[in-house]
Amino acid sequence: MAKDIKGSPLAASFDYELYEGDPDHLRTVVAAPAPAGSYIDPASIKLKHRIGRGYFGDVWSATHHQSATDYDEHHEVAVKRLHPINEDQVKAFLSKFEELWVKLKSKQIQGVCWLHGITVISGKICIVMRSYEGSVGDKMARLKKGKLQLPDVLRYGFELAKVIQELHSMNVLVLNLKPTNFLLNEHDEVFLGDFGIPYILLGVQPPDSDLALRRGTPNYMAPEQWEPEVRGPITCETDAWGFGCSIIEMLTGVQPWFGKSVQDIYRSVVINQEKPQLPGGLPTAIENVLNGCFEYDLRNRPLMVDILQAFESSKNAVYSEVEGSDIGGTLSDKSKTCGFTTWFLSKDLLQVGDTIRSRKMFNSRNSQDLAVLEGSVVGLEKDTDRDGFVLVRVPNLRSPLRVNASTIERVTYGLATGDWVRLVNENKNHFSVGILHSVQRDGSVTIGILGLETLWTGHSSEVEKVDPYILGQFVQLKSNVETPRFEWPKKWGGGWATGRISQILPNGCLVVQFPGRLVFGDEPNTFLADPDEVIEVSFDTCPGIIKKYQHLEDFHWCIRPLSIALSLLTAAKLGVSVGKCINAKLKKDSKDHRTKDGEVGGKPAWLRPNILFKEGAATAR
Ligand SMILES: Nc1ncnc2c1ncn2[C@@H]1O[C@H](COP(=O)(O)OP(=O)(O)OP(=O)(O)O)[C@@H](O)[C@H]1O
Repeated sequence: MAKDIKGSPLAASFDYELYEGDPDHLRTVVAAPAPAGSYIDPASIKLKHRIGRGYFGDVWSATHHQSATDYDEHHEVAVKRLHPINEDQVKAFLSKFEELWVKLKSKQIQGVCWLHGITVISGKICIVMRSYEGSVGDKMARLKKGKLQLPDVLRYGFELAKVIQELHSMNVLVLNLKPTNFLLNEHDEVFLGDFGIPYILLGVQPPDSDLALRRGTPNYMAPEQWEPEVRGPITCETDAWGFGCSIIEMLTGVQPWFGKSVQDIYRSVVINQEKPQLPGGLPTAIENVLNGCFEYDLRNRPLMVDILQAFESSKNAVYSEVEGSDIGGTLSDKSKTCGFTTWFLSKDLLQVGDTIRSRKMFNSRNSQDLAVLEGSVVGLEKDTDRDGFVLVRVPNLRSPLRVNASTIERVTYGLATGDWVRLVNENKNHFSVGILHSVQRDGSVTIGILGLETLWTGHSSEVEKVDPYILGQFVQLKSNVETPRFEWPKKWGGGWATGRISQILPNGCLVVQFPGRLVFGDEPNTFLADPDEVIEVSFDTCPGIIKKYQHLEDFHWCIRPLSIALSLLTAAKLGVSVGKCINAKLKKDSKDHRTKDGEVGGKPAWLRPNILFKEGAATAR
């Protein structure tokens, strides 16, 4: 997969280019769409010069000419001209943009870059927006060390988190959070630019294969954003990663993964599961929430509302900078309960009347200390804190139990978050087994499914529970799978190898290691697997002693040479002891049967070798 990722040079954002085309004869390649609120006549836009260039296109300074019988005006605007997309997809893009535009205008969200509309110039989609003073990225570039003061970062962070949360509540994801997309007006107020473009582009096939990866800007991309249909889904928590990266950059003046190629960033973030480093000395709430933003499993990351809370509570915090200090990862790891972060647990707060069961460890079948199969919440000590205690009534127990809320989970229509489910009506476009991300009390569910870039949404009646896969489980390809979806290694003697699940991605995609294979050098030994294509292998399911032994070989590649060595040793030892026994027996017999003059059994013990040989040969014949 990594080999498909190609670098793409990112030009400096301060490029200056004059528009050379004839603005009066702009070509519109698609038939103008049905008049829609957001569509602007391309003839009314005059591009002047380019002011920036990014992953999704370039930004131009332009004028927008508007006239009617009683007015004739020219406005200064900024135009984001996107890279070309396939002609047949332009219409789809325009209508998706129109949807977004209507949503934004109806909600009148403050804090997003003001959009005038959209048009198509020379075959390229152009988003026409208000012209701002510049971006946070520009401001940082002007500063000596390239970094902002904590109060500014906290103020920008708070304002941005507020607007991103509003967009999330409308099911709009940003997916391209970074300082150059945070625009500033003349009063140093921050506005979110470029929102929604990567989200609208999801599923749109670009003509250039290099553009296939433009689901964000590599330095700011969450692990699932690189291959959403394989390692996804992309959710609101994907923006938490980009937000965290932007805050770090504003604080340190250094872009995350600075100086690394796209390929190297992919390896660091996706394969090696590394996290950007936080600077030391931050207010605790900010440090905690930023650590949470870099959880590999998106379900363990905070929501924008958590981020907002942390920034609000730290508004007046004092920053004691500790250069080069590294606290990355430690806090969030400590704050985990059985593999779940507090951010995960706070996404679903219990209510009186909820049906519950003991929470299993993350990706495991084991419950924590107490196994309550079913109970109902009859009282809450604190309803806002996942660390609080709740009173649970359990069948056959007279008094309610007092349990920690983090050790139990809500069950609605027989389903709980994290359950493995199958869609009852199979869909040809994607696979049908996945992991439940949420089940609401009204029965609506969201599911992460391999092959889907975003969450599947539906009703609990459309899904059924299936056996879960767990970490450490051995799996094999099903016998009817001839060409697996992902590469699957073979054993030495042919036949598919058996592997062990080392990680389960939020869409149910399995990361499988093959400890039974001996690999050399850089040869990969970890592969992805579609949960629908594999079955569990265990000693219980292996029929017969030979199959059981073969399964033993899956545990480590050295089992086979070791068992061969052992059997040779045993055989050799057996041979020696059998030899010794025979010798001893022969000696004993010879003693018993020895007669006078050295005769054995009536034969002379000193027969010449050639005579013995002849006898042996005669016997053999
Ligand atoms: N509406 C605007 N008004 C004024 N300047 C803008 C506006 N939008 C963008 N810019 C300028 O253009 C620069 C580059 O913006 P652009 O969005 O093209 O770059 P990027 O964010 O690096 O890339 P991309 O968003 O394509 O990934 C910004 O840093 C800012 O200086």
